[in-house]
Amino acid sequence: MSETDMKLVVVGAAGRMGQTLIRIVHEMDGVRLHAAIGRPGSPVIGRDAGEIAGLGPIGVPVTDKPLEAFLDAEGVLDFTSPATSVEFAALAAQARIVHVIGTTGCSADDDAKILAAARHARIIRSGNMSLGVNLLGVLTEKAARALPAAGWDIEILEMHHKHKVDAPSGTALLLGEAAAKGRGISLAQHSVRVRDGHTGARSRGTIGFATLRGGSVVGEHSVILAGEGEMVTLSHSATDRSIFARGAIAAALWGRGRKPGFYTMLDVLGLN
Ligand SMILES: NC(=O)C1=CN([C@@H]2O[C@H](COP(=O)(O)OP(=O)(O)OC[C@H]3O[C@@H](n4cnc5c(N)ncnc54)[C@H](OP(=O)(O)O)[C@@H]3O)[C@@H](O)[C@H]2O)C=CC1
Ligand SMILES: O=C(O)C1=N[C@H](C(=O)O)C[C@H](O)C1
Repeated sequence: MSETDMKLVVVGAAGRMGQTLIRIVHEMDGVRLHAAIGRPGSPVIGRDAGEIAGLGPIGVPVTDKPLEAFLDAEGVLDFTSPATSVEFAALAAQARIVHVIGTTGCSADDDAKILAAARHARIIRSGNMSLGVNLLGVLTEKAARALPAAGWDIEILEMHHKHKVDAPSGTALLLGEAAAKGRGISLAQHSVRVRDGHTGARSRGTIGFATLRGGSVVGEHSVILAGEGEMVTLSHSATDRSIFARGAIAAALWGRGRKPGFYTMLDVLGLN
């Protein structure tokens, strides 16, 4: 451990991503686990964060006092729920620290509140923190620009584990936004998120989404560009949650010393 290590708080410590983050922060140079936060009333409060994450004791008890932890920290890694991330964004703004948000499924109202918190906090947010997916987003934008809507239909397919609560995934929406940007259209006005029954033929220029859920799948995403007699498929497979954790930590380190504002992984990775 060094004096210059960035002091990070992992919120949602008991979750799938929370446990992964605790393990990766513990093993990475340049960062230190300052605190771990659990949901008030959760049985993990008071337990050692390392034990919860399968590391053995590391001397950091899980607490339910986020503001106390944030005021003495430099960054927060947050993969929780929309309401919790909105609440923590306001606390990160109060503490003037870096807030890395991986939580998906936020409403437009949640988005507005997170953006407001970025007046004082340094917020870095993405539906997917991995390098591979962010590169896929760039490739999707290029492909959508190159292949005209008149002959090429865009469909986005995703599959995740059976516990996932939001759909389409944050990544699918990120890829949809990239495709819409390449086409110069608004995703909100052109997306087809559900098909059922007699839907009629596909409308030209729409971007379709299909969602699969099951088992322990970490994250599978494909962007399919379907033309007459040919098809281009761009895809990404996540096999280990550590890719999201490493990306989130890289984002926190990137945000250290930056001005308050709202950033994405494209800024962090220099892909913007
Ligand atoms: N952007 C990215 O790269 C990625 C994003 N995600 C997203 O991250 C989010 C979490 O995913 P995952 O880890 O699988 O989900 P989990 O349900 O496993 O974890 C969420 C955790 O947050 C905790 N939590 C909820 N409210 C609070 C609170 N007020 N204070 C402290 N902790 C709280 C929950 O506690 P409890 O269990 O007690 O309710 C739970 O432990 C999802 O939105 C998912 O889509 C996931 C992977 C990558
Ligand atoms: O809930 C998950 O697990 C994941 N969520 C993110 C999403 O909604 O895209 C990122 C990743 O695919 C895993």
